[in-house]
Amino acid sequence: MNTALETKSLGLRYGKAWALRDCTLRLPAGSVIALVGPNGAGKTTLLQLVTGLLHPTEGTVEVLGQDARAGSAEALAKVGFVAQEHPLYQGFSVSDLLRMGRALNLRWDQPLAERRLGELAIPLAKRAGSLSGGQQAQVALALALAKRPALLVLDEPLANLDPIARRDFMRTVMAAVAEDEITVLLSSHVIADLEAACDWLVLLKGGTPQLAGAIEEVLAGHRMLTGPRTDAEASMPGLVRATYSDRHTDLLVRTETGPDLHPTWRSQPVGLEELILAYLERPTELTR
Ligand SMILES: Nc1ncnc2c1ncn2[C@@H]1O[C@H](COP(=O)(O)OP(=O)(O)OP(=O)(O)O)[C@@H](O)[C@H]1O
Repeated sequence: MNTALETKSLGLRYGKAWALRDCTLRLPAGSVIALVGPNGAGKTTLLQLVTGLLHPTEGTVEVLGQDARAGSAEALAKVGFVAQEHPLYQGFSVSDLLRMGRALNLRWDQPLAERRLGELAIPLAKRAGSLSGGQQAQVALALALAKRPALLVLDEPLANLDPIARRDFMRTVMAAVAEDEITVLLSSHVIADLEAACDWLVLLKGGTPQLAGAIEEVLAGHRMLTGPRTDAEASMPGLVRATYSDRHTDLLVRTETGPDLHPTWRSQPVGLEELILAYLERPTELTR
């Protein structure tokens, strides 16, 4: 596989506390990667390391084959980034923002930006601060895409958007993926939106990846086993989460260890949301 992003033992510490640690990932080019994790898991920290906004305390991060630590113009020219809450200069008009983008970027596709904003009926003469949250998100996305990035990094782009704005935003992202075969790394808490768009998953918890892989393979690697009420399974290998009702036990297990141990239990596939929630609820063996 061609690699878009590779981190090796990447870590970042604020004072004594590690925000990210032991982060080793290899993410394929051309994929749409969902980055999930609870509040404080280290998602923004990872995305800021990828975009050269933070310098690692330890380890390495390579973006499109180049060391992102340097934050070099060549490396950053290929990366489009929409930061959390998609900040824009509120007093600038949309056309001012486009002019600034053109002046600051080595590659800039003005017709593309104008076409995207035109399709969304966002007036170029309007001040950014007078646009709705959804329109501001679209302007930030149009600016990032006008760079014609090879890697598009989006930090919780769907937060605070209504369902229509979320759908429109993801449509724009997916249209760009279809047109340009870019790689997208997108953090979000809205799993339903991710499920429709993403083919890769990285789950961060306690500052360390707990799961990373193609979503299809990750789902195929887990099963939900249902059997009689018992506490005996609580420490079985491969167990991700056990839930109990009065008469039943549900075990979410990794398949390499699970089903053979339970030939009489009902075995079912697991959905993405169920799987992510199970990992998020599981106690973390902290590495710090
Ligand atoms: N500037 C900072 N100074 C000190 N600690 C920080 C700073 N920024 C983040 N942290 C800490 O680093 C950890 C990871 O934070 P980060 O913002 O990367 O998490 P996140 O997964 O993006 O969270 P959220 O989903 O809430 O946006 C948290 O414990 C946070 O408190």
